[in-house]
Amino acid sequence: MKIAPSILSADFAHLARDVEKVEKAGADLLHVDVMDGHFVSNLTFGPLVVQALRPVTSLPLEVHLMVSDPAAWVADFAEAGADTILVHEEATDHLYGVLQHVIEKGVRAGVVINPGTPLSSLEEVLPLVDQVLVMTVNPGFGGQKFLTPMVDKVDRLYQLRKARKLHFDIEVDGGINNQTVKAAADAGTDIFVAGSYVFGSKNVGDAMNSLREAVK
Ligand SMILES: O=C(CO)[C@H](O)[C@H](O)COP(=O)(O)O
Ligand SMILES: [Co+2]
Repeated sequence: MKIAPSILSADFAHLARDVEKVEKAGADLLHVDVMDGHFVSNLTFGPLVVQALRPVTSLPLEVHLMVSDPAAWVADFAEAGADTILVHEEATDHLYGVLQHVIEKGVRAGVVINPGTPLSSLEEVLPLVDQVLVMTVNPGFGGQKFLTPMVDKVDRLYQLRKARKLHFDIEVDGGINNQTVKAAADAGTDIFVAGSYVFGSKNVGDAMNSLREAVK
């Protein structure tokens, strides 16, 4: 399993310090929640934050774009140093094209679906992507409760990947803690985003270890 701490729950006044902490404690990648106050009702980071983080960590940076016009931001985040750009299916009428744009920039391409969006809406783009992110909360805020019905969606996505002989990583985001992680793992998740559970703990290493322990 891979763990991707979400810096949404880090201490923004000491962002580099918190990133260093999770890197030393064995995080596999960093999850950057980009919100524009329009696609979701919260406002967070722009490309300058990704650019500032790039030299302070060797962890891969994945950018979760919760913005209304994802196409407008792909180039800036790619140039800022994003390793993966995750685009919401609900944010664009031109999903295939935006993902092509990400790939052309030499960045791993991922697609994201909200809890209410069916897997069928991804049918045509699955062969294109390196990663599929299943939201296990409604996007916008950290610290929300894991939506248990999404476990079945992950399971169906896992079966679909096998049936179509595809190779994308399956990721979950929202409400992941030592109580919820196992169900998602058993359904076939490869990458677990965890924000409040990791950064809200006294010891980020213990928190990540408890996630790894819980799936054993
Ligand atoms: O995309 C997100 C919210 O839209 C965050 O990545 C997610 O909520 C992580 O936070 P937590 O682990 O606290 O639920
Ligand atoms: Co996220």
